[in-house]
Amino acid sequence: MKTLIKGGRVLDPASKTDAVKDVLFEDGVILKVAENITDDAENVIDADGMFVMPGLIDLHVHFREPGFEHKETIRTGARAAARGGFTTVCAMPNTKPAIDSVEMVRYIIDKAKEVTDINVLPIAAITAGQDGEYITDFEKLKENGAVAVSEDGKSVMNARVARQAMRLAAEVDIPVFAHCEDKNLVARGVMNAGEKAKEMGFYGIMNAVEDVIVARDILLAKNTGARLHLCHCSTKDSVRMVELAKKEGLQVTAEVTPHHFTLTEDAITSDDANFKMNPPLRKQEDVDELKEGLSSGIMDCISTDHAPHHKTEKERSFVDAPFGITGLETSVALTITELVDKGVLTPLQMAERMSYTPAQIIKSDRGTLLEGRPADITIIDPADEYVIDSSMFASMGKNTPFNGKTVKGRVRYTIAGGKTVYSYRPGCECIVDKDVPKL
Ligand SMILES: NC(=O)N[C@@H](CC(=O)O)C(=O)O
Ligand SMILES: [Zn+2]
Ligand SMILES: [Zn+2]
Repeated sequence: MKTLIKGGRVLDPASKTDAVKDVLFEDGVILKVAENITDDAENVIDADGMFVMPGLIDLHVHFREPGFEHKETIRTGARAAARGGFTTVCAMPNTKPAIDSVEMVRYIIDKAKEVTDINVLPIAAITAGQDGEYITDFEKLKENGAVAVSEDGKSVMNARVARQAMRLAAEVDIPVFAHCEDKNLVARGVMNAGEKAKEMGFYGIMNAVEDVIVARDILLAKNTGARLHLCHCSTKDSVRMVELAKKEGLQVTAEVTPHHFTLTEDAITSDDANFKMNPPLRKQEDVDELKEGLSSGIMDCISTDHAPHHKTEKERSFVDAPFGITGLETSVALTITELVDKGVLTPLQMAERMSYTPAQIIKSDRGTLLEGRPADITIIDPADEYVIDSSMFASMGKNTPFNGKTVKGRVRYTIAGGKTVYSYRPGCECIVDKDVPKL
């Protein structure tokens, strides 16, 4: 069956396309992108006034399966991804057990194939059980489908182990996704260190907690030739160090989350754990630098760090609740509201930061609308204004600081491998699961 997307603003960084065009696809493959395509198509989507982008790619999500299915499953996480416009997500290994073996990598891949049409790609642990000691078999993990290795949730604190891991990762050319947090320096901190933390009566997390590991890991990447991707950068000095690393020609990339470019610590006005995440919300000067970095391209991509937790866990006090917020279903709107509408990113740069560049980082052939590539397409209405309602989330995690926020930018269609996995029109929202039989 042929599908024709008519008259949308096609944004394809690979070909530097930003123009009103039509997109034709069939059998999960893009056939043609051109003006006024006249081919007969069984299915026509009117995309007038919409952004038509390569399917969004999120390099950093937590789907909690196996082990924490009360927070999220691969199935519910994939539904949230579809609703958020994502056709590919990379799942972090901090599950129980951790994704530290070929069996577990296969488990994620097989389970994802069973429950969703979007691509759920596993990231494997750097060390067995994420215990920081015994390095996993990167070659086998990569052969079996792991797209990166990461200890996300914590840093590999032993520099000797971290260096050895980067050396081995360089050897098999798998990227290292680094969560940068000095365990000793963070102590018992729960929010950004400073006046605000004092006022709230909470222990603080200094910028240095992140910065010292960013510095160490960049130096270790230089030492080993590893491809290093810095997760959820939150400080101004992280941006400066990434800039320096790039100037030196190192293979260093970095991501920023929507919450870190949208909010500062000042958003925390009560003991509400929906504002508790790692790294914490920082100061305006950090946010400004992160935005500047996204605009210039020093910061390569936007990742959500989708970290769902159960309602009862997030109802605890700021001190006791777990770190993390959900992100898949608010990322597009926050990016349009905070970056595109404010002139920080052009729509084409948005497609670059949310799809094309993430694809490059994991060496995927997706992230583009070039002819012959998989028909992963996201259609967004950039003008639709609405209020975020977390009760509508497909994710099991309703833990967001953005509930009730007025935003602009709504996902209208998510098409993965030629199949519409999500569609929206006023009054009618539809997520199509893999295993729902056709009526
Ligand atoms: N970001 C968070 O606050 N939490 C993440 C772990 C992580 O990304 O470091 C989680 O798994 O809940
Ligand atoms: Zn992390
Ligand atoms: Zn994470």
